[in-house]
Amino acid sequence: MKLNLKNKFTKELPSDPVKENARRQVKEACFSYVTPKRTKAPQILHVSREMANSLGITEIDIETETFTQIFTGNQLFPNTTPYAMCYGGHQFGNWAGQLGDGRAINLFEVEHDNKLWAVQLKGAGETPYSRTADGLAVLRSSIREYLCSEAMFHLGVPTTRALSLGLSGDEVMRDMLYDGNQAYEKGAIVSRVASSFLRFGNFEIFAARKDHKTLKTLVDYTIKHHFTHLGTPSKESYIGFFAEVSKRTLDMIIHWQRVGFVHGVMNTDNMSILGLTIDYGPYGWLEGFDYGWTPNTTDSQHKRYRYGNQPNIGLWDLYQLANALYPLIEETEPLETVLENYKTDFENKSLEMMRSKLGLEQSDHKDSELIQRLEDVLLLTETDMTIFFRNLSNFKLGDAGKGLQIVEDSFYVPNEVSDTIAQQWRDWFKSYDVRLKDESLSNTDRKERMNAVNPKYVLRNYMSQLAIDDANKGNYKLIDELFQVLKQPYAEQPEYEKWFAKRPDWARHKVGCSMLSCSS
Ligand SMILES: Nc1ncnc2c1ncn2[C@@H]1O[C@H](COP(=O)(O)OP(=O)(O)OP(=O)(O)O)[C@@H](O)[C@H]1O
Ligand SMILES: [Mg+2]
Repeated sequence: MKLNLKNKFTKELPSDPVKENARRQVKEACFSYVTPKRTKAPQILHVSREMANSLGITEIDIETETFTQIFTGNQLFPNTTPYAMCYGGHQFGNWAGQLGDGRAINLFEVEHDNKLWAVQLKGAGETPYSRTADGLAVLRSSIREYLCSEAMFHLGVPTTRALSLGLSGDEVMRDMLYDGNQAYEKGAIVSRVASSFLRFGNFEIFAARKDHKTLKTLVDYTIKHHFTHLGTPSKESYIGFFAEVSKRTLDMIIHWQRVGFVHGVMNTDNMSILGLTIDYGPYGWLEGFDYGWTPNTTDSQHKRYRYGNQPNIGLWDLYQLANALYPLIEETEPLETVLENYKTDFENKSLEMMRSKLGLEQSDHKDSELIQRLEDVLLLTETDMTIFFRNLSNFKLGDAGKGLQIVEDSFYVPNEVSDTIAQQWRDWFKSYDVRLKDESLSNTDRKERMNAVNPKYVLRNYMSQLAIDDANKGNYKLIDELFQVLKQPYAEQPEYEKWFAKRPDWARHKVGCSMLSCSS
């Protein structure tokens, strides 16, 4: 295997002088050198060939024993020095101090086709940041992370990527529901990839410690390599940096809202500085359209990270980042302006996104009202978000009377649609039909555009769970099937039609389908 190594992070940023792999507070350093743990019986279960290709890893490389050894942490690639990053974070609204890569270990950085990629293992063993935990990950959460990161990429949502899913061969003890029932599960390792894994928390930790020197070093580094167009370090470029992180964060969240993705733990240590979706933990996909839904049982009381609150939380997290960057800027006004813009941009982009889901290309001052009315009706009965929007593209101009019939497959309990609710739907379809008359697209063209933003296939919670149940029994075929179908989420793919279906009844209250804790 040949890789074009470019280890900029370790070369240009201050490292922790302590080499011993013991838990500690790491000061004035961006990372600590650490070696992944050797595992008992490493085995690669799946590889993302698209991702491998982007790194310059060939089909032949993938089949080698070296690939298995390297991407399960059992062998080091020559001339590389793995490391864990130091970061802090606000968890569920409170400052949590030092967190860091407690179970993620960066292997190296690679440049290929003029793009810089950092490659890391998740679940590869203890680091100085592991605190009270074991540094490991289990198969169920690794399957979820692996499948979802690649699915999000193919949906066009900014995300960290996954390269491989492997078994360690070791057993890992977990209390899946945090209810005192511990059990052994299969250990697994995902190798994942991003231009950078830096999070808001990497910046916050230095600000919290008043270590403005390292803070500046890290910000300058980030701008130099990842926001190059902002130019040399200055107050202006720092403000520009914050403005761009804010814009990227908002864009990412608007994509989440479009496809019905609920992240589940938007703590600042899980917010990427590049605006990528990072940390596929207790995430979930909306089945019934519901602003109040969160899959994360750890958050069931306050539902801080519920679907409808994601844009607000993005803003809250950006406030924390603004505080962290303040020492380099020493003026509140430009930072506040950026945060104010987030709010207005959210309104505009959200409206634009919803228009695209409805196939509206023109803008009309009454669109917000039309969308609001749609959301109101959608919330009246349990309505599958993905099926609703996908089927809506079959609506034909002048067919208001058929609207309800076109979307009826998306209702979970058809009986719930009472006469009054049916009337509300008919009224809405009438307004939609009237509004479509202002558009110039033909029915066919509108359908095509709508189908390009309303996915047919998403990684429904029960789908991952089926793949997990099989994998726990040693059958990995479904992982591949889901991986393949999710590569073309907007295409029809008749051979996979069975995955364009509402959540089955058995999955309604099943652990892993509608309920997920942070235990992973
Ligand atoms: N099994 C574990 N062993 C050691 N540290 C862990 C473990 N699980 C989580 N942590 C650490 O706890 C903190 C918060 O965890 P969180 O669940 O957000 O992240 P994660 O799932 O481990 O990984 P990432 O954000 O890298 O995808 C992080 O510092 C993380 O490294
Ligand atoms: Mg995390």
